[in-house]
Amino acid sequence: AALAAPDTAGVAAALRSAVTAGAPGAMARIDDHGTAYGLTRGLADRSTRRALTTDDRFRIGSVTKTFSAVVLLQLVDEHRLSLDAPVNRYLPKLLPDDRITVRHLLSHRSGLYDYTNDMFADSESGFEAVRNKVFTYRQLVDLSLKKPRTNAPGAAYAYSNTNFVVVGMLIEKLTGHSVRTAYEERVFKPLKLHDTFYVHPRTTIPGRYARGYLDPGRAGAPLIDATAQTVSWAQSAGAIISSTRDLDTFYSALLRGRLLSAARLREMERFSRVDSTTAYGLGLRRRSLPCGVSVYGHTGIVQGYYTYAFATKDGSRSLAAVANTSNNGQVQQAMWGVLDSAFCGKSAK
Ligand SMILES: C[C@@H](NC(=O)[C@@H](C)NC(=O)CCCC[C@H](NC(=O)C[NH3+])C(=O)[O-])C(=O)O
Repeated sequence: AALAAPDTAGVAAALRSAVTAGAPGAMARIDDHGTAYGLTRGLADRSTRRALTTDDRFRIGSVTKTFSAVVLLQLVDEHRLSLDAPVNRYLPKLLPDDRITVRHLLSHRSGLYDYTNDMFADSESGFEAVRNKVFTYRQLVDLSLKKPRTNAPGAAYAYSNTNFVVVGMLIEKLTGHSVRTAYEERVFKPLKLHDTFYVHPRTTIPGRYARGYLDPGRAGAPLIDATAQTVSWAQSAGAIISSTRDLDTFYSALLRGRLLSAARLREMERFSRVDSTTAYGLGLRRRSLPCGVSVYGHTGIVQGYYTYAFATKDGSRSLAAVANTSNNGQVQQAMWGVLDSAFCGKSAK
């Protein structure tokens, strides 16, 4: 059945409520069969009071995980590795259990502990402690291996950034290049994503961008400008920079089969249930909306930025939205309303 037309008034209302809830700015870009709608609210920069625009670049956090999954699945298409092989076949002795497979990493079923749980237990001091740090992949994996695994390999879904750090190690080992080169050659250039960058470990965002503000989580405490950071704590799990336009292009192209073989895209879309509205495939989330429409993409949280990037299964309608704050559950909740209006239309209410 054809989708209801995007409810742009509903999107604008959701952005307004995100700003009311504490985001300096919020924006959304919908691409519906090639027709683009851009909606913005509030500020890109609190000190200059510059207004947010849909041209502003931002840090996309875990939306990076879909980019990393695409690159690794292209390598599967090229027979460079297989999904059900042990990770240790390609990275000898890295993991303490030969039963952990490549597929377990991409579907968050490896059981590898998420080191960010400890790293950001205290949001503000945790961030300040790492914002200028540069980690090796190995150091991040070692942080994880200090803690017990959450489940036996394949036994359960447990979201963990560690999985996509190991994905980055696999990409570098199998291609002989950095993940930056792999992203650029395999995704950014082919899709002409001119606003999309992987600049780790540099802390600056190229060109025009929105500043991001971390909410310290203490009533009355001022927002922290979190824009400048290495994001070395995340790397292939969360360090890509992009724009709403490029994320719309990326998820539409992916779901239209432009980046992977049909067989591999089908693997990516083998979803296991996470909760009543969410399921996870391989680096790809499925979100079931109240109106019965399911959308496919990923969310991202990095200090200063909440990102939402989803599309219909056929890629004909895509949405990318961002609020330039984080650690604020009210803003996070308000932004989900953008998806409802973008994909369910006025019936969303
Ligand atoms: C969940 C999300 N995951 C990601 O995007 C990854 C890259 N981010 C995280 O794991 C959260 C890091 C802490 C953020 C910090 N929170 C705290 O410090 C909480 N104490 C903040 O909100 O800025 C996703 O997959 O959608």
